[in-house]
Amino acid sequence: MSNLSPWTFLHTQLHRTLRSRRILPASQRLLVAVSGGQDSLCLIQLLLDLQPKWHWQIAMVNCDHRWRSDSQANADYIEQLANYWQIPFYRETAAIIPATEAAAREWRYQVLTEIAQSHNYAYIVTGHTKSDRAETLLYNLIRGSGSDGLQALTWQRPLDSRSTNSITLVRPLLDITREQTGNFCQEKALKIWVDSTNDDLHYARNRIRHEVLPYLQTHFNPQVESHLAQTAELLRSEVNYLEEVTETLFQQVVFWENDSQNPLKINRLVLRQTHEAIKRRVSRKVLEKVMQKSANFEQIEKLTALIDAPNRTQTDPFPGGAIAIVDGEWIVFNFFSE
Ligand SMILES: Nc1ncnc2c1ncn2[C@@H]1O[C@H](COP(=O)(O)OP(=O)(O)OP(=O)(O)O)[C@@H](O)[C@H]1O
Repeated sequence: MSNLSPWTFLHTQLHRTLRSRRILPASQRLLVAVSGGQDSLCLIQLLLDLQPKWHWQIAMVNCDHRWRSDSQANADYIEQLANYWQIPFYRETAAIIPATEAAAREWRYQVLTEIAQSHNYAYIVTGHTKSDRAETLLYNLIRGSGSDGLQALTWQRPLDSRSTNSITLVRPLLDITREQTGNFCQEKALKIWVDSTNDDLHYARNRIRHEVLPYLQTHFNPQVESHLAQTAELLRSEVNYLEEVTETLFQQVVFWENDSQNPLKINRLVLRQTHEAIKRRVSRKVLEKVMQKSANFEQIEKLTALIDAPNRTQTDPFPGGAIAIVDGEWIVFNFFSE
């Protein structure tokens, strides 16, 4: 293992991805999230090797959820690597062990964002791969997620957009498979910290990784991982386009002063001329405003049905107490306390 490692195909691939996608501009301060697994170790080594070309200032961060008895030793190991590479290292240990995977993730992103904010890093970089993308797409498909969930893991997304110093989460390895990161670490003699929970089949994600995808590869298509990741990529641009159209229409048809004298109203005559997919998206956006949380399939269908319904048709109360009523060319929301 050395500070800079010899150039490989993965270096070229990442360099090209960064040039064409412009997701990690030159000379920026990068906070690289390192778990000690093969993906994030491959990521940090590649970024360090590319650093002389891009002039970034690179730091590493590890979040210890305290889920495993060796988690502290894991964090110590990553700290040793950071010392060896002579780059800044941040570590945070959970005060209370998070009860679920979702709670662990939420805590982790909160910690990452806080560290990035207080130390002035504009980019948080993670080692999500093409394989993670394929698994996430399958997982979300099974859970009944619409196309928004199937675009699964985007190249970048804003974290904490409320803050003035906005921080972007970047996933530069989405073109690279787990097999490639594993081979890379082996070639570079990078010692991987094996996460024993990755093999625990109680977690749905692990079952998809260890059983469903290998089954699909063997019996349906050896390229299934790449095909699923490509589908996610295509859906990403389609979803972006649909969202742009929805946003423009939303501004034209939805009127809301956010006070009790002027209830939210939607011009259904304009909406009638648009495609079913956009009607649903506008309805979903309206309901998210009205209910202050995500809308489910039935709620979106109920509101969308009012676009063509007879005058005075109304819905049952939505969570939060609002009822939507057809009033001529308008759909009007009346708020009643539950
Ligand atoms: N404990 C950790 N400390 C720092 N970074 C981490 C940690 N766990 C995961 N990461 C970062 O997140 C990436 C994805 O890891 P993993 O697939 O285990 O997380 P996940 O919870 O499934 O992902 P998501 O962030 O999409 O919820 C890693 O490559 C690494 O960059």
